[in-house]
Amino acid sequence: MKVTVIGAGNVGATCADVLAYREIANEVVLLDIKEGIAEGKALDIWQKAPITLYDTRTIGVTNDYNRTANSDVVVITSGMPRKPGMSRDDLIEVNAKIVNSVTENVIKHSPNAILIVVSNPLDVMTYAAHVTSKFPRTRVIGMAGILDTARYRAFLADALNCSPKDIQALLMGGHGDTMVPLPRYTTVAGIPVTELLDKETIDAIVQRTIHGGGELVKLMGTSAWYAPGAAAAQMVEAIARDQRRIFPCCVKLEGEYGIDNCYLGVPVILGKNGVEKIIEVSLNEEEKKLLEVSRQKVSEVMAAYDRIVGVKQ
Ligand SMILES: NC(=O)c1ccc[n+]([C@@H]2O[C@H](COP(=O)([O-])OP(=O)(O)OC[C@H]3O[C@@H](n4cnc5c(N)ncnc54)[C@H](O)[C@@H]3O)[C@@H](O)[C@H]2O)c1
Ligand SMILES: O=C(O)C[C@H](O)C(=O)O
Repeated sequence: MKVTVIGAGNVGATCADVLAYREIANEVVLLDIKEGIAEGKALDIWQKAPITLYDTRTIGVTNDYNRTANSDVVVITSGMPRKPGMSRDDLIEVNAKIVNSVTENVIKHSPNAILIVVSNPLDVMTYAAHVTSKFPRTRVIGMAGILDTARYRAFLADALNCSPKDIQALLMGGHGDTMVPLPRYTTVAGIPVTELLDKETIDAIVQRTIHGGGELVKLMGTSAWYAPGAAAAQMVEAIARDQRRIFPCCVKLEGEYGIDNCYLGVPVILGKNGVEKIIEVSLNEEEKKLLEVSRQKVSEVMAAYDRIVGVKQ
């Protein structure tokens, strides 16, 4: 298993580190446009191998796509992170150019790879990578749902003073203020969360989850990386080990949930072929309305992308 991580910044380097120490890949190539940064971080991760004990080779390169050839999975983290006061959508212009040029280079050298997109605005950057690569939709997958669900689960574990390991949850929709956490599909060791927490507490946790990325941007002046990097690595692991795990991931919807031609987070089975199946759960009227609001928002940003890159409608 060969994995390339594009972008050796905070998220990319964290992802490469998790891929290495969990031995998810035999070889991880870290690529960045900035001279030396990927080489340095890859060397640093490799020098940790004798301490934390792993065999994964990590190789860093400056924009040399030859070294990425025949990757099985490519994680795209290149792009600007937001600063306090910005929304993820404010990154569209700068990151669309980066994601498109990176995708063109990646597919030339790894035409059979599965692409995992991390750059923001996530849903629309997944669209950008899909349109640019012309890969089947099962091989272009956006990472956001695992992260957003992890935040939701962590906040619930705090409120319940229990292990986050016992919390299972589902969250759908776009990666932004319109995401749709689903308390009706949230359980704690099999117990519906609605049996354990009152509505007011759950509502407050849902709101904190929705604004979870912004909370960290405000604290750090840039966006998060430990949980995002680990979340992307977890997707790679499901593919590399053909685990058929069920995660919320961003994919192009073609009629599922009554939605066509929009990139949204939905539960999928992830395995060796990428998206093995999109799972359609039943939603009540309120949940359907929230998902529709999310669809409208992502579609608006997709249209903005089309205008920026001149895609014919
Ligand atoms: N989907 C999510 O849930 C999620 C979570 C966290 C961050 N993000 C997004 O991921 C992206 C990266 O975040 P970060 O914190 O790692 O930022 P960062 O600034 O630490 O790293 C980005 C890296 O990309 C590199 N880069 C820029 N253009 C490039 C190109 N053309 N080719 C190769 N490398 C290039 C930069 O040199 C930099 O090292 C941002 O867009 C951020 O918003 C998404
Ligand atoms: O919030 C951001 O800008 C980064 C990322 O999308 C996150 O949710 O942490």
